[in-house]
Amino acid sequence: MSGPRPVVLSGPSGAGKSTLLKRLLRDYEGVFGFTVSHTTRSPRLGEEDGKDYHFVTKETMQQGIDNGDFIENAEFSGNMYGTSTSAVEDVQSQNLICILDVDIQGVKNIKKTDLNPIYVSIQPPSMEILEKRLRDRHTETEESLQKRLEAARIDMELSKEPGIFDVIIINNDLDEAYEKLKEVLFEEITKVQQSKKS
Ligand SMILES: Nc1ncnc2c1ncn2[C@@H]1O[C@H](COP(=O)(O)OP(=O)(O)OP(=O)(O)O)[C@@H](O)[C@H]1O
Ligand SMILES: Nc1nc2c(ncn2[C@@H]2O[C@H](COP(=O)(O)O)[C@@H](O)[C@H]2O)c(=O)[nH]1
Repeated sequence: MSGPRPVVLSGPSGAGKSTLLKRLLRDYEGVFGFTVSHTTRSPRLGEEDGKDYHFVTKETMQQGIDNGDFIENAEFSGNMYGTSTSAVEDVQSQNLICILDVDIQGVKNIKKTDLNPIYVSIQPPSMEILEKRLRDRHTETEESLQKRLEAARIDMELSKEPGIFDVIIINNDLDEAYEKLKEVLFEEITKVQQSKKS
């Protein structure tokens, strides 16, 4: 049996990607594995190094990029982010569905690789709701919030490009968005569950 297809979750900052993927990881233990990205941004309250991200300096990140350690990398809102080959291999070697949480540049760069994931865009119902979610999350300064909103406008425009995503989910009601996401991933989830039984 070939391994399950990875899943790329993208969409504007604050749309609800982490909330949805954390639910998947909680509800489907032993089915999904999160690819822990590298970033140069500072950890938020409660974030753990090696679990949420590998928090690194710009120098370390640049060295990794120069060494060819990343399948994709991008600058987002003044910080560097990237998915390492080893993060993907770690998950795939356990025959789990690899979930990647990347911005739109990451999506475009992953399309140049042979990863062959299912591309899912999580979109907010409106810019106003997105802004409220980001403000209520209390993770941003006014300056970084404005940068994220600007990136969100670009993301929302680019995501309309035909063929870029396999599915676009509007995350208005969280439970409904989660049900839709599970439907989209049903075939891959079943594949992993069956392989665990045999
Ligand atoms: N459907 C929803 N209704 C109301 N609030 C939501 C919904 N989905 C997510 N949220 C809240 O919105 C905020 C942003 O969600 P989350 O952190 O999951 O977004 P994200 O897309 O992962 O953002 P980032 O890309 O910055 O990591 C969180 O505080 C989360 O609890
Ligand atoms: N291209 C990549 N984008 C990534 C990666 N990891 C996260 N992200 C995206 O960055 C923004 C901001 O994330 P935050 O945790 O600072 O809020 C968000 O859109 C993520 O999807 C990555 O490895 N590569």
